[in-house]
Amino acid sequence: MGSSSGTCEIVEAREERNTRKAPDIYQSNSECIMSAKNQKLSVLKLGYKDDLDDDINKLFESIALKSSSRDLGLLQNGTTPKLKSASKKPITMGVPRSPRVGTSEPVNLKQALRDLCISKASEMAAMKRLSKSTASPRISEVGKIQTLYNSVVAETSRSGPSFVESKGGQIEIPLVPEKGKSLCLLKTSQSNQTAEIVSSTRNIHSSWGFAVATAQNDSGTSSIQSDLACSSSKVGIQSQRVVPVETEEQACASSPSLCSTFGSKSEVPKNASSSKKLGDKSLVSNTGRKGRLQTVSSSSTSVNGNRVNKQPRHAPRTVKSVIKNKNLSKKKLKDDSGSALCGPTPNEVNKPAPGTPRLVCERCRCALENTCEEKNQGVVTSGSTSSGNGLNLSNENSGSNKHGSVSTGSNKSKTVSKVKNTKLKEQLEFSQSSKSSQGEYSSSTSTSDESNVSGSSRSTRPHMSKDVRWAAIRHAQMQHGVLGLRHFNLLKKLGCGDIGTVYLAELIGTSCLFAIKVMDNEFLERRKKMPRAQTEREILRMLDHPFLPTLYVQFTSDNLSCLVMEYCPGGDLHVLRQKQLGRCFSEPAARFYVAEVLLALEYLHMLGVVYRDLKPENILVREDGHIMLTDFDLSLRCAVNPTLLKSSSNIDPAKVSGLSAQSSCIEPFCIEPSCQLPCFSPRFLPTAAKSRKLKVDLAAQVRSLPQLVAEPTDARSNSFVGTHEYLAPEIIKEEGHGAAVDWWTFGVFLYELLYGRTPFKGSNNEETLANVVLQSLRFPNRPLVSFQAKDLIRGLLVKEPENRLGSEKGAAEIKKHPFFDGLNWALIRCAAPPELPDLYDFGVSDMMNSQGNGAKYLEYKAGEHVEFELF
Ligand SMILES: Nc1ncnc2c1ncn2[C@@H]1O[C@H](COP(=O)(O)OP(=O)(O)OP(=O)(O)O)[C@@H](O)[C@H]1O
Repeated sequence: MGSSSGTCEIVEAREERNTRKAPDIYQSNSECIMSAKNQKLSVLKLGYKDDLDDDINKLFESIALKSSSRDLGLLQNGTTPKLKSASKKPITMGVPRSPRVGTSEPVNLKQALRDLCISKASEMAAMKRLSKSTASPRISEVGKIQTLYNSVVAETSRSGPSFVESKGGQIEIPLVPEKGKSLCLLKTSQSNQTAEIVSSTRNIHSSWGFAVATAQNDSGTSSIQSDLACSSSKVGIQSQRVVPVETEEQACASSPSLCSTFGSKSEVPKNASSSKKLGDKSLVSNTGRKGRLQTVSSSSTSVNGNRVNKQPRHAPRTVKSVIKNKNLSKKKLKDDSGSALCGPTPNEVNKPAPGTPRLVCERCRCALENTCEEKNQGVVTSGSTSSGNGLNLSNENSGSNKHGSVSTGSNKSKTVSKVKNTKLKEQLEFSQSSKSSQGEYSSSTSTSDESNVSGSSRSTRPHMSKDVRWAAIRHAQMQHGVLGLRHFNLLKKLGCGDIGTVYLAELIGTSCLFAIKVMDNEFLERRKKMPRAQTEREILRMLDHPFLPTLYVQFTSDNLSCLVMEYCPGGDLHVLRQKQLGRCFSEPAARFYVAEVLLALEYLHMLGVVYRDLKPENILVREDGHIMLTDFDLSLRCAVNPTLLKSSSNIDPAKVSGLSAQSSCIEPFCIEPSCQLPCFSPRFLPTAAKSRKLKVDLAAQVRSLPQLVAEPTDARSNSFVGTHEYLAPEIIKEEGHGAAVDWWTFGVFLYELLYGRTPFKGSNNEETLANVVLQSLRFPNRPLVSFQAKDLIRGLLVKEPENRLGSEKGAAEIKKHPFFDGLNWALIRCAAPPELPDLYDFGVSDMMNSQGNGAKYLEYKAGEHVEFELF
């Protein structure tokens, strides 16, 4: 190519020939170049002899060496755009000339000129070649691009021609990210990743909604679990407790993988924008992000419940921490984009994310706070005053100094540290141990009498969280440190049992009334009743149910163990029954009481407590008319394994003779047979047929709801415990017994409420026991009792425990019985209880008033049961 260029002017004949060969690029400039050469030639001819070719050649040669500058000057004289363009040969200045230029070989003038042109053209060509083939430092940028271009060409040529060369030699590279590509390719892939992230984010939002919905669906069943596990979370389920709208973190908990994606989403925009500044680090970052994205996208290509469920448990915490520490994550990305945050490989997920320690600390702090709270709530008292042997009456007037003079003797400085168990821990212990309160008990309890701190705290008594008595107790604790009997005015002895005496007491400085069960440890030791006291205390500490007593404080004063409980001013059901017309309750009233007792028993069974001592005397009536099941010293503790039954159809229909239909009616005691239709159903029913169909459908739906069954079916005891008339046949026969004894006693209890007497009562205890085992069940003609009620009693008073209603699935079976049709179990707490006689008939108010006028309080003498004296 170079050999022929630029020769047009010198050799006319050859010009044509050569111009044909010359590239267009040079052809356009040929005229200008030739004219310039001609000018030079004419100048030369004027100054030199014609025959002195050699000299001329030499002269030309020397001129040629300086031609560039001269040419430039010449060309500038005849400036045209084309000329300028042609003269843009500074790049040739440093480039070695063509071998033919500069040689001393004798040539004629024409030839020399021709060669000059050729050499220039060839120089240009050579430079072009060089620029393509070499990577001179001076052309490094171009060279790099060219190298990349070449590599792309090489790569793509292997996989196919996917790039396009466009006008001007620009190259369009398809935006296909490939691993191992150079910078520009990675940048390209980053763009793709960003797009991918955005796309993933969209998926997350849509699938997040799904996760929320799932959580909400689960909330119904989880609420029961939360109660069981007792941690506020669960429910977090954290009984959590479900918020109608999940926060990000909550969504993370329910959908860890989604959160992982979510985390990346939140980091995307800034990282994407900042990546340009990161230089080489951005490559690492990109790689990391890419890895993460791939992980996410591979796992989130189909966001579904299965995938979410497959996430390890610890994942949410890691992810949560990622989100919580979003800022940290971003910073970390800049510093070390290859960290766990960026590349959540399975292993890395297990590693604590940067925010995890903080999270853990938060948890620890929470735990500590709880412990502290319990320390404050659970009062240790070791009375410091000594006043002889007992609980003396105090006539000190009201006020802060109005203490009951409690005989406390020496300070025993009971240790607190032993009993900082959380309720959950307690429940765990209980569920893992199988202990009874009597014969079997010797195998022991974990809490000794030394442990006098109540495990109760407001935080573990959700149903009592608004109770003013908690506030009063807390305030007193803050004021006095630890509480003791001296901080209470004992107003009245409520009753006396096997292991202690119960007093009505007022917390000094407040108008809050409590029932304090006082037990003399020495007496209990002497009578070997300490295990029963311990059982009761331990059970009381774990309770949190509206129909079971709340234990506010537990303390030991000297040798007296005291349980400060909720006071029930309504007396017990035995007394209340006596006050009813015909000494028995109406069926609706009986149904109300047995329903609440059933829920209390169900709860106890869930906790692994077989109550064993059901009778009207142990059912107290609260101020609001609802009941409270009390007295747990005969209870049997055992293991329990609550299960959720998918459908109630598993319940044996043989045990339920009537049709069972649950109602969703908002009225808890809507017993109208026709009112099977929930009050929430559409009010405008076109036809009766449609209405009936709706009723049936709804009843079927309710029946098909999952049911929690927590019957301690494995519980066994050989103890002879209970009250004669209430003893189950298997206890009398000493065959060993379990939770089914509670369903027997439940039947006897319902019978007594309805008929005013127990079914197998004999003239003496022996006869009663014999009747229980041998006599068949009979119903008196009076009062009139419904078929459903009798049917339920029949189902419960089956002598063989294995065939007894409730023996298999516990309260769930019994709740299904038609006797409870129309009852909304969930709202029973809101139901209006049966009417009560005036509470103040019990004389409490009068007594308090009289004491305010200077009456004395109570006196206790050690070694005896606490005596009640009212002056
Ligand atoms: N929280 C309370 N509120 C009101 N009265 C109560 C309360 N707790 C117990 N009583 C009353 O105190 C009396 C004694 O109760 P306690 O539980 O000590 O003995 P018990 O019920 O006879 O059972 P046991 O002999 O098995 O201990 C009972 O008759 C009961 O009515």
